[in-house]
Amino acid sequence: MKIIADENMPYVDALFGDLGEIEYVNGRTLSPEQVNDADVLLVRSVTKVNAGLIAHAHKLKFVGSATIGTDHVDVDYLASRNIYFTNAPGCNATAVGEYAFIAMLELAQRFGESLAGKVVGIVGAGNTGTAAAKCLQAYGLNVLLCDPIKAQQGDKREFVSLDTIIEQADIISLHVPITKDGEHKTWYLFDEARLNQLKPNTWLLNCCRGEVIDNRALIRFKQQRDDVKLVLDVWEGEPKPMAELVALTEFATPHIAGYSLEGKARGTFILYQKWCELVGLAVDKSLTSLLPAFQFNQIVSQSDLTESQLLKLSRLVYDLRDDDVTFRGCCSTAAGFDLMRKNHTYRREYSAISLAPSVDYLSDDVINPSMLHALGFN
Ligand SMILES: NC(=O)c1ccc[n+]([C@@H]2O[C@H](COP(=O)([O-])OP(=O)(O)OC[C@H]3O[C@@H](n4cnc5c(N)ncnc54)[C@H](O)[C@@H]3O)[C@@H](O)[C@H]2O)c1
Ligand SMILES: O=C(O)[C@H](O)[C@H](O)COP(=O)(O)O
Repeated sequence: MKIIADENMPYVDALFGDLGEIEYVNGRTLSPEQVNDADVLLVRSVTKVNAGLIAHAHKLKFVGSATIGTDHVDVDYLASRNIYFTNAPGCNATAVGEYAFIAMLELAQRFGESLAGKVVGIVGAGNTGTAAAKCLQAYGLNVLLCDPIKAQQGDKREFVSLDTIIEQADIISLHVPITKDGEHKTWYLFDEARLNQLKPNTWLLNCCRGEVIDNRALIRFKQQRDDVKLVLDVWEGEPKPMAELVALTEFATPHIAGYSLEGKARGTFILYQKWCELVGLAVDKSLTSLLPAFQFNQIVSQSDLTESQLLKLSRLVYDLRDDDVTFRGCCSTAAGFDLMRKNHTYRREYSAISLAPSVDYLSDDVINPSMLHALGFN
C-alpha cells in the first residue's frame, strides 16, 4: 500500500509505518503525478485536495487531513469518487485555546494592564473557542460567547450576538471556520464597517482563518486606531501576508496557533484511528506513548502566584515572543513563512506540566493551584 504524507506531519512513521510504504512530500507543491499511485493521502491545510490533484489517483481510498479546518478539501468531489475523507476535529483545539490565552497575558504585560477583570468575547464556540473560554474562565474572566449556529442547535450555554460582543468585550478572539455562503458566513465577518464599531482599546485576536477579517480594511482601520491591539496568527493571502499589516500587529505568527506537540500528535493519531476503523484493523498504538516527557515536567506552585508569574509559567510551555520575533524576520517571503512553519519547534500544552503534590490547595489567594489545574496543568 502506498501512503503519501505531508513531510510536516509528525508520527506518521510510528503510526502508519507498518501499514504500507510511506512517501513524504511537500504539501504545498504536491502535484497530481505524485499522488497517482497513492492508496492513502495524508495532508495538512496547505494542500488543496480537489479534482485537479487527484482526478487520476484511481487507487485512492482514504484522504486524511490532520487539521480542524476543511476549507482546503473538496469534500463533495471526494464523496462523488467514494473516497473516504476525515479531518481531525478538536486535535489542536487546546493548543489554539492556550495560544489565545497566553497572547492575552502577553498583551497585558506589554501594556502594563491586568488581564484579570477584562471581558472577553469569543466568536465561534466550537472546539477552539471553547478551549480558549476554558482557560479564560479558569482565570476568572467574564467570557461572552457568540455562536448563532450552536444556539440554534440547542447548545445550553448562554450566547450573545456579535453586536453585544463588539459593544461589551474588551478583548475579541475569533474561532470560526471560513464560510462563504449562508446566513452565518464568516468571509470578511470583520469588514470595514464592523471594525469601525470596535470600542476604544479593544484587543482583537485572530487564530482561525485570515479571511475572517478584511485584511486591507484592517490596515486602514489600524492606521487610524492605534488604541486597538492586534494578535494575528492567520492572514489573508497566506503564505504571503501583507507586510504593512504585520507591522501593525502586537504579536504575529505564521498560522501556528495549533502547533503544540500534543496537537500535532493528536492530528496524526486521529487519522490513524480512522484508517483502522475503515479497514477493520485493531488500534494497537497509543497517543501517550508517542509524546516525550517535557523538560519541566513537574513544578511546585506558589499559592500567591501573580499574573506576571502566571505568564512566566506559561512561557515554559509557549513563549509567543520568540515566534513573533522570528516571524517578523522571515515573513516577507512565502518561502520564509513556510520554512518557519516547517521548522517550528513544537511547543507543549499546559498538561505537559504537573503540579507537585506539595502545593497548598487550601490557599484562598486569587491565583491558586486549583486554577492551574483548571487551566490544564496536570
Ligand atoms: N490557527 C490555527 O492553527 C488553527 C488551528 C485550528 C483551527 N483553526 C481554524 O479555526 C476554525 C475553528 O476551529 P474549531 O475547532 O473551533 O471549529 P469548530 O467547528 O469546532 O467550531 C467552529 C464554531 O464556529 C461557529 N460559527 C460558524 N459560523 C459562525 C458565525 N458566523 N458566528 C459565530 N460562530 C460561528 C460554529 O457554529 C462552530 O461552533 C477551523 O475551522 C480552522 O479554520 C486554526
Ligand atoms: O485547521 C487547522 O487545524 C489548522 O489551521 C492547522 O493547524 C494548520 O496547520 P497545517 O495543517 O497547515 O500544518
